Amino acid sequence: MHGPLQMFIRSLHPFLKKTSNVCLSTQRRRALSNGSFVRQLFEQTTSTYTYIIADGKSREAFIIDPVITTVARDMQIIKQLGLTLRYAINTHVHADHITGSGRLKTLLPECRSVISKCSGGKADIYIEHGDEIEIGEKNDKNQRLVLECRSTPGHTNGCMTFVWHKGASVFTGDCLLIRGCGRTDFQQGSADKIYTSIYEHIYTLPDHFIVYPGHDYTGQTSSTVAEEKQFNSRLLKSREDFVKFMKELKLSYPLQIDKALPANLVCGLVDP
Ligand SMILES: N[C@@H](CCC(=O)N[C@@H](CSS)C(=O)NCC(=O)O)C(=O)O
Ligand SMILES: [Fe+2]
Repeated sequence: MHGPLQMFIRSLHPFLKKTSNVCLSTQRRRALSNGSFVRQLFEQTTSTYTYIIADGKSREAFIIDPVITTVARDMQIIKQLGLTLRYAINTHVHADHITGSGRLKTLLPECRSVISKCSGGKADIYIEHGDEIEIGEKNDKNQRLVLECRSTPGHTNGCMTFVWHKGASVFTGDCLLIRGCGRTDFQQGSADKIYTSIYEHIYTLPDHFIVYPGHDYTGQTSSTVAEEKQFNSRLLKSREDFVKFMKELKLSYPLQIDKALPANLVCGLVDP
């Protein structure tokens, strides 16, 4: 791409000059040109992001971190866009809201719930580091939409991050947040572990990959690996200073924690 359009894009993201080819990497353009897409959805009470990732050709889809109170909205989008929801994935056992994955499964019998093996949560499919979850045309491996599962403990022990390589996107749950990270003061949280998870399994992705977090409390929607490496002040600290900082964070407990944790251990299948 040359000319005024490129100059315009670069003027919006000056720091991306370093990584050139940035937002329009060839792979991502190809993935999106067959109609595949990510739809980011917001739940206002707990500032939670839900993602629908759909394969353009087969119209099969994943949903990541659905919330029980917004299942009706998500169902409407799935229906309107003619999608077949194959997997409802939770990045971890949430403490702040009840997952919508159990409710979605009762409404869409072809949908199976997914969570990490070591999360302690109940699901149809248990994943581990290195597993891949796929949707799309069964007869053509190259056309499949694949999410790589990366174990990124620290916020909880069972936290997973999902990488859509062809879409140059990473879904980080409550591990890496925009200019922040998940708290580490309950659910087997560990500041030391989250620091390792981010440096080894997220910051090692290409700079232009889009970071889609599990929450945002400041009105931001997405970031990139390059941006977070440059501007995430928590992670710019030494490991020792980061651990100290997280210990002193002293956030109040999520308002819904007492009902959310037990419900999410059984896929949210209780009345909200
Ligand atoms: N006030 C919210 C809870 C906010 C909170 O604790 N967020 C978590 C992710 S949800 S488990 C977190 O890790 N925050 C990190 C941060 O730095 O804010 C509520 O009551 O729901
Ligand atoms: Fe969380």
